[in-house]
Amino acid sequence: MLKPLLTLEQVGKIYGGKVALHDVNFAIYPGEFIALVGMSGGGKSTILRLIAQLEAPTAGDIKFADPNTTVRVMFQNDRLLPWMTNLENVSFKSKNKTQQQRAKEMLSEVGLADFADSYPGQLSGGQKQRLALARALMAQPQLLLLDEPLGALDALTRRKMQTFIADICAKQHLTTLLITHDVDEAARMADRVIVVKDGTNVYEADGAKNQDTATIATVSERILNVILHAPATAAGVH
Ligand SMILES: Nc1ncnc2c1ncn2[C@@H]1O[C@H](COP(=O)(O)OP(=O)(O)OP(=O)(O)O)[C@@H](O)[C@H]1O
Repeated sequence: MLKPLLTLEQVGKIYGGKVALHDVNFAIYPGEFIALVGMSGGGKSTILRLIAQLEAPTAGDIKFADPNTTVRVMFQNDRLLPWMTNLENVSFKSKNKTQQQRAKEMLSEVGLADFADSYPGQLSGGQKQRLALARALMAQPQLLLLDEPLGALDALTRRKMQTFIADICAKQHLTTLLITHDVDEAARMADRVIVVKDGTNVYEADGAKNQDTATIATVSERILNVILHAPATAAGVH
């Protein structure tokens, strides 16, 4: 059996006496696309911040098989630098020839080769998110964390970007964790969907990546039912 890239064991997080997470247990395997889904305030973003090591857990362990695993986060707010060209946003103005070449390749990969010398302010919302993706991919991460990356997009662009991101991650065999409150998005993009409710993981199911619309709808409906009706104490129930 494949070794997990990352394992969360009995992970908890308390903020000033308030329990944000408790008893979070799951593993992420190399090459998987996982979606964490659930209602607002359930703890999804906190899990992401702990995995990204932006914060430390107050209980339990987050174990990487390789402590040198490169992790990158792409946020909803694209965090692009408006005074740098699109290419510079990806290369971080590196003078290194290999890095410059790679930045160009990443821009091509996300379909923005013709926009290298223009600025983020001249891009549409979907294009900005593609640029942010190129920047995240530049570091050749082994784990890509996506924190509601498509939340600010209109419905049509969002749908296109779902396929776009899922395809790039699959092509690069990139292990990916997506945070979303959009159940359809989770089902559509992920190999595996984990429901987070009241601070813990209560359920997981196969996603419906690359499947037909009817299957995506069936999977979404089942997950939605769990989000609405699962008892929050059912940690790890499958
Ligand atoms: N820095 C913080 N200080 C205090 N409480 C926090 C902090 N960050 C998160 N929380 C609390 O932890 C709980 C989980 O929040 P979190 O942002 O992880 O949920 P979420 O599922 O990502 O929600 P959303 O979808 O709205 O982003 C919430 O009750 C929130 O108020």
